[in-house]
Amino acid sequence: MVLAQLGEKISCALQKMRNSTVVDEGVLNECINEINRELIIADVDYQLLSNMVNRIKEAVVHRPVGHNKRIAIEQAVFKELFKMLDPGKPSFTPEKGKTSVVILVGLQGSGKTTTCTKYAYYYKKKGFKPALVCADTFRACALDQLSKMHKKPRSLSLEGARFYTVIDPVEVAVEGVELFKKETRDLIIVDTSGRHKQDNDLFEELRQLSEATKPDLVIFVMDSSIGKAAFSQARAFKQSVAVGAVIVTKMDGHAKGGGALSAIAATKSPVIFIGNGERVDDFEDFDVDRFVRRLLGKYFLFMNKIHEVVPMDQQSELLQKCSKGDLSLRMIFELSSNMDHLIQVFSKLPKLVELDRGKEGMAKAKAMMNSMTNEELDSSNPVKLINESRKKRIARGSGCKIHEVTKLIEMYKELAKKYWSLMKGFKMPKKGDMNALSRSMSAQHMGKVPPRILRQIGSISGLEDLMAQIGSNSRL
Ligand SMILES: Nc1nc2c(ncn2[C@@H]2O[C@H](COP(=O)(O)OP(=O)(O)OP(=O)(O)O)[C@@H](O)[C@H]2O)c(=O)[nH]1
Repeated sequence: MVLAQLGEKISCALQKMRNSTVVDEGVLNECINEINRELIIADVDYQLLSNMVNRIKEAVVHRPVGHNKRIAIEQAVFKELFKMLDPGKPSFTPEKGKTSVVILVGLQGSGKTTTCTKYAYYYKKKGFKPALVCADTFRACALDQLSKMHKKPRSLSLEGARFYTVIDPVEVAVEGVELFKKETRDLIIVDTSGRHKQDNDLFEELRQLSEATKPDLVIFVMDSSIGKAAFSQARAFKQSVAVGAVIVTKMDGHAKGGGALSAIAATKSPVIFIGNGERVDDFEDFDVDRFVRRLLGKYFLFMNKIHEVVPMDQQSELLQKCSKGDLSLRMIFELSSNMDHLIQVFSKLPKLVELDRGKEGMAKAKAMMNSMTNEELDSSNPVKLINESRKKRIARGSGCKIHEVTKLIEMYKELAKKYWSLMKGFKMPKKGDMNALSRSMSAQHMGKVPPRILRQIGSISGLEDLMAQIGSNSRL
């Protein structure tokens, strides 16, 4: 599934650029083109991509002289991907015991009816009392399909869900919703007939249906194989009804999935679920954060922490700083510009926090790093580069003592050693499908540590001990 591998490809393109000794225009263009190519292969809309590429180029070109272009391009790429993946507002989520009306809309055959049942089943498992209204009067067998799905072996627990249908779709929807409200059903799901962006009458009907039922959420159901047409189709729906979320279906097939990114952009709504099979439980929740963490690969340990402790609107900047490759002095330097977050993010990791024993320690560390060369700052092995004579030079340049430079280097050494040993264990599934990825990511999301690392360190408490140990060992 290409969507799951996209992040890896993008990371590869950035890594190639990182490995170049000089980042000139050619290297920059090559990196941008490679990312562009990967996104095109994944079926992301051309226009969307061309705007994105222009913004990345602008961000790099307009960088003041002397700024690191490599960092600028990485920041711009991640900023744009975040923007593309995260519409910035969470979707409405039904609350148990409180009536919610949810309408599913989409193209013919996109999987609406199937998804209605999956959605109902998902919430039924969470203790909701769902009800399904079949306003798909266009297709004679839709009600039949909706009501029969619970007879399939895997959908038995939909038993108790109710079904309602008559002829006029708007009437069906209104009456059905009213009926189920009286029954105090807390999740009323309305299935609608499929329509194409040229079906003006059907779109008008959909608008009326939405106006009459006043849904809490309109979900655009999108077949993942739709490819590049996703953007214009999604936009047509958004123009008629207030689409607030996207569900991408048929991810179990060979679809490239990039259309999902386009649909997010067109509707400015998040993807909330993925359908990956015909059975009622072939349904996974989709978390943009998880996907973004996937993009940033091995840094997810930081990501988890960042997501826990850093306010949403400030996460992106911090994540970009964490995503630069091996731990370099520059990374520490840049991260430390936001000490509040850094302290929290690293609270259980090596105690970089110790740097901030009063603002003075931090200011000294920064002064020392300011006196280092770019090579020393970006190296993944600065210890080798900073010999005694360089230490003297750095001390003189920063107004610090030589032993303070030595302490900074020692701190870095300790930190890097533990950082690398921890990161080594956290390998993402390379080729797996979205299922494997999702399972792996949700385990991590729940604070679990992959078995391989657990075996290395003994247990979760072993990990905590290790971190505490690291903390007590690193002092500046
Ligand atoms: N493999 C796979 N098939 C799916 C998935 N979701 C739906 N389908 C299949 O796609 C076909 C169309 O699904 P429906 O639920 O009938 O689609 P619809 O959007 O309600 O169709 P219309 O009412 O005609 O617009 C059916 O054969 C479903 O079994 C999925 O996630 N994976």
